[in-house]
Amino acid sequence: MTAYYGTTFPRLRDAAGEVWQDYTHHAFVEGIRDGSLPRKAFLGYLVQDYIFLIHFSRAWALAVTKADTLEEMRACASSVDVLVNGEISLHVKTCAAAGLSEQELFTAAEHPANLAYTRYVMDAGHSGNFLDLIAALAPCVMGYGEIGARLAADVHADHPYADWINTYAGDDYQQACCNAGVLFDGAVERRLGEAPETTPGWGRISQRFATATRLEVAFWDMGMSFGD
Ligand SMILES: Cc1ncc(C[n+]2csc(CCO)c2C)c(N)n1
Repeated sequence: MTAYYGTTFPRLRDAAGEVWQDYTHHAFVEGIRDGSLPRKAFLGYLVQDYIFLIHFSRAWALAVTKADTLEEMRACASSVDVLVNGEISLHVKTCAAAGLSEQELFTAAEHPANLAYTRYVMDAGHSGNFLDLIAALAPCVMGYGEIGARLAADVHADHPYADWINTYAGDDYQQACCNAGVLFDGAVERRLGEAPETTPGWGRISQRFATATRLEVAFWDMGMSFGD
C-alpha cells in the first residue's frame, strides 16, 4: 500500500497522464521487480545515479535559498543532509559491494540523460521560484516511493534487487515522501491559495512536474541501454 503523500502530488500525477505510468511501470522497473534486469544495466544505472544524487543535493540546497519560511528551509536543509551524509554513501557502499570502486564512480562520464534531467531541475529553481523547483523535484521523490511500495509485494530473501526495493519500500523512505508531501502542500497553499488549480501558477507547476516525469522515463531508458 502506498502511503499518503499529500493532496498536491496526486493531482499533478493524475494531470500528467500516461507519462506517470510510463515512469513507474517502465521496463527497467519491471526488470527490477521480477529480477530479470541484467546486472550490467543495474550497475550502469547505479553509477549514473551516484552522479544524479550529487546534483540533486545541489537542487535541494538551492531550495534552501529559495524558501520563504524557516519551516521550508528546515525541510530542504534536512533533504540536503540526508542525501549528502546518507544516501550518497549508501550508493558508494552498494557499488563497492558490486565491484565498482569509488574511483570508478568519481571518474564516470555523465550521461546526457542524466545531464538533461538534473540541469532541468536546477534551472527550474534558478529561473523560477520555490514552487517551480519543488514541482520539478517531486516526481523523483514520490515516484520512487510508489515504485518501492508496489515492488515490495514481490520481494523475497534471495531476490537480486531486494536491497534496492527495500530501501524505497522501507518506513524511512516512505516517511520522507510523506514529509515531502506536507512541504509541497504547504508551499502551494502559501503561494497559490486555497484553490490553487484556478491560478496561472498551477499550469506552470503542472508543466514542471510532467517534464521532470518525462526525464525520469529517459533516465530509465538510459539504464536499459547499459544492458545491451
Ligand atoms: C533517477 C532517480 N530518480 C529518483 C531517485 C530517488 N531519489 C533521488 S534523491 C532522493 C531523496 C530525496 O530527494 C530520492 C529518493 C533516484 N535515486 N534516482
